[in-house]
Amino acid sequence: MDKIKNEYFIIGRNPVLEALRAHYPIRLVIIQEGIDLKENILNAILTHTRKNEIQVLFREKNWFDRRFKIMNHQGVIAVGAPYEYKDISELKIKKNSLILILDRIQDPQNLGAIVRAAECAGVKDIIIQERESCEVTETVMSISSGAVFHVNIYKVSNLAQAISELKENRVWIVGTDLNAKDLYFEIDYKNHPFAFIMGNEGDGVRKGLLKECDYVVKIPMRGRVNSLNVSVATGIILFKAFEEKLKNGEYK
Ligand SMILES: C[S@@+](CC[C@H](N)C(=O)[O-])C[C@H]1O[C@@H](n2cnc3c(N)ncnc32)[C@H](O)[C@@H]1O
Repeated sequence: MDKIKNEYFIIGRNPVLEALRAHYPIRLVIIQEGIDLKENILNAILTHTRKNEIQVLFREKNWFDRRFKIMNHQGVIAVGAPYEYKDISELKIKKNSLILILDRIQDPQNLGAIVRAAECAGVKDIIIQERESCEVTETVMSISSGAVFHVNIYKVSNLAQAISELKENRVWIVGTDLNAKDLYFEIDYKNHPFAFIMGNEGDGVRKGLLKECDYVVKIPMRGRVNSLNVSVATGIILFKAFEEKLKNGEYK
């Protein structure tokens, strides 16, 4: 069994289940022979494949280990269509929207962890720049635990332009920078849509983008290391905004 040109392997139990739950186009699911099919996630995967008439094949453990040695395949993979980015014109803004803008994230492990944290905080829309950014790869799908299938990812040629359009639509823009004066918990996140800009692992958010922000914030730190991993910083800031909106009754 091989994938056809441009198809993707979705690797691991949760990523496969989330892809199925999100109705992501999947052609085939492959399960390791001998594993317990009554286990909750597997049972749910099989329910989806039956309902949607998706073919299921069984293969030996060796087959999985040979092909997916470096990934934690957990005895389940799916063969799906290439990841579909959305067009920025489809982005719908609500009063409680939390939007994420990623300024040239390079590492697939980071992108996967960012998407997972963002989706858990209720983010529906993530904007990335076409050039110099990590794409949604099989690693990103797996590390995100399938969260990539529940968010819209927009690839744009110019982040400054996307930010300007969000501002025209009354979205408040929050940049992040290690040298910011404002602290992330000093901002009032209630009653407005917000977009957060997280920066490249090496040189952070570009100065030109920071100039366009309504706020620039930092997470205060006490340790000796100079910065947090970008996925951790994303989780801290997004969950603060989410918490305020939740307490404010913005999610019905
Ligand atoms: C590893 S850091 C970049 C460090 C880079 N040397 C710099 O000077 O910005 C990557 C991204 O994580 C986020 N980040 C990490 N630590 C942060 C902090 N303490 N406050 C705010 N954002 C932080 C920011 O979005 C930053 O651009």
